[in-house]
Parts: sequence; C-alpha cells; structure tokens
Amino acid sequence: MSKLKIAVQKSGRLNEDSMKILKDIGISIDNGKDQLKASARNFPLEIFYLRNGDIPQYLKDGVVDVAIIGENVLIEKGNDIKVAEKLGFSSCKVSVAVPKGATYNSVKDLEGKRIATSYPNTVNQFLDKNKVSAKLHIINGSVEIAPNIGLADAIVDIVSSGSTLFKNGLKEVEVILKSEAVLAVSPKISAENQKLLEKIQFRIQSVLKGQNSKYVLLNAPNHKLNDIINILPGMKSPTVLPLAEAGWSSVHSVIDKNQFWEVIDELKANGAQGILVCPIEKMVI
Ligand SMILES: Nc1ncnc2c1ncn2[C@@H]1O[C@H](COP(=O)(O)OP(=O)(O)OP(=O)(O)O)[C@@H](O)[C@H]1O
Ligand SMILES: O=P(O)(O)OC[C@H]1O[C@H](OP(=O)(O)OP(=O)(O)O)[C@H](O)[C@@H]1O
Ligand SMILES: [Mg+2]
Repeated sequence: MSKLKIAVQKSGRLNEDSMKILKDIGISIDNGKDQLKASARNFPLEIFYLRNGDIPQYLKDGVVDVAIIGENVLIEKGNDIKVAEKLGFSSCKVSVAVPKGATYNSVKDLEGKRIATSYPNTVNQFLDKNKVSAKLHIINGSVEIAPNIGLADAIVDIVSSGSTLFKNGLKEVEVILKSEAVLAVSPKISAENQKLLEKIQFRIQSVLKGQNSKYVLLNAPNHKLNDIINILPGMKSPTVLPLAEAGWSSVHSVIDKNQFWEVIDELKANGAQGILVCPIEKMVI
C-alpha cells in the first residue's frame, strides 16, 4: 500500500507546531526526531525531518508529496508549488528595514543601495516590480547586523515582533510579503497519495476550525430568548434546553473565537447569565 510522504522541519521555529498538528489530527509516530525519517503507526504516512530551506526542492522533485513549510520559503524557492492549506502558525513578514536615522520616503530611496538578505529572489522580484536596481549581499543569518558593520545600507529579512530590528537600530520601511506556515503539495504527487492527502487535509481543517471557534453556554430568561439567539451567530441554530427553574433556558452555540468579545456586552444586556466559553478540539461541518 502506498504511503504519503510528508516533510517537516527537523529543528527550528516550525518543528514544534508541525509535530503538534500531526498529533492533533491523530497521527502517532513510531520514532522520535533523532531519526531523519519516521513512520506513522496508524496512518499510511512517512515523516521526513528536513531543513526548511531544502524542502521546496524535495517537493519539486517529488521526493516528498507534501510539507509543512513557511510560505516565505516557498515564495523564495518554490514558485510552482501549490499551497493546500494555511496552518495559522509562525506568522511573520518579509520586510525592508533601514537604519533608524536614515531618510526613507519611498522604495526609490533603495536605488543603487546595498541590501543584505537571505531572500534574494524575493528581493529581486520586489525591486523589479518597483523598477529599482540595488546590489544584493546574500547572507544566511544574522542579517540585521549587516548595516551596523558597514556591509549594507538596508536589509530584507523576517520580521515578527520587530524586536530584532529594534535591538539593531533598524526601522521597517516596506512589507514585501506576509507569511505563515502552510501545507504545500508536490506537483508530482500520485493520484493514490492525493487521496491520502485529502484525508489529512480534512482532519487538519477540522482541527483548525475547532481552534478558531468557541463553544458558548449561557442561561437566559425565556422572554429574552429570541433576542439572545439573534445575537449569537451559531453554526446552525443554537440548542435551547429548559432549565429546572421555570422561565429560564440554557442556550448552547458555537461562535468564532474573535466574535465572543464583540457580543458579550450585548448578551449581558439582554439578561444572559452564567456564560461559559469552552475550547473546541475538533469541528466537522
Ligand atoms: N521570528 C519569527 N516569527 C515567526 N515566524 C518566523 C520567525 N522567524 C522565522 N519564522 C518562520 O519560521 C520559518 C523557519 O524559521 P527558522 O529560523 O526555524 O528556520 P530557517 O533557519 O529559516 O530554516 P532551516 O530549517 O532551513 O534551518 C521561517 O521560514 C519563517 O516562515
Ligand atoms: O521580529 P522578531 O520577533 O525579532 O523576529 C525576527 C527574527 O527572527 C528570525 O530569526 P531567528 O530567531 O529565527 O534566528 P536565525 O536568523 O538564526 O534563523 C528572523 O531571521 C529575524 O532575525
Ligand atoms: Mg530563523
């Protein structure tokens, strides 16, 4: 029987969340990450532990069928590789930064400048689009130090909290792209393994929908039920159960996790009491 081959980052920022998502979709893995390859015990799946930066080539060559990878790396190295699913972790930007004291009004200010980066293709595309020419210094890490040591006038690198820029006396002046971890698919995946991928994708979607939703329970006086039901944007329509105390009901609904704080005051104003908000592990619609 065919097995789906998935690449995950061996170590680094994506590793922990990648392993967690595999666990959340019920995959249990035979051996730990000291091995470069492992098998799932309960699904036809082989896991390859690789460097993030090497993964696009493995996908292109069909050595692996799918991978959990930073979208920024796919954009840099894997132009014909499709994204099957955005995974909602490792959110970051790829940005241009210059020394805090430098004058910067527009992208034209990069004309003729030296830019240090680990993302040359991304930078060249950005410069071409803006009809600006600059000289690239390609370095693999600690890019933010380049302006301080006189190696570059500007940098293009990953920005998340902005603290690395701040500590190195730099300011973000352009956001070239936004990225998060994605499930990427090899153009060479077989029809058989595509079916396995669909099963994995269905499970991932259930986990992600669960993570983005909350189960809300509350008590409401019966004469306010209609108002409260109208406030709660449920999956279908909320469940309403009578309480032991006459004239009161319990209302259960699933709502988007971000919507809860928006409707809480309205719920209270309409007489809702004993409001409970619970996490959802998985959600199948
Ligand atoms: N500060 C950050 N905040 C959020 N996400 C980040 C941050 N830095 C990197 N990422 C994301 O995590 C991915 C992996 O970053 P990490 O630094 O672990 O690996 P790497 O050194 O780029 O890759 P490799 O596995 O090839 O050594 C990046 O490609 C990016 O998508
Ligand atoms: O905006 P911030 O929250 O400060 O994050 C940005 C920093 O994080 C990444 O580096 P990382 O820590 O992964 O080190 P690396 O360069 O060794 O990969 C990235 O290359 C930036 O330097
Ligand atoms: Mg890094």
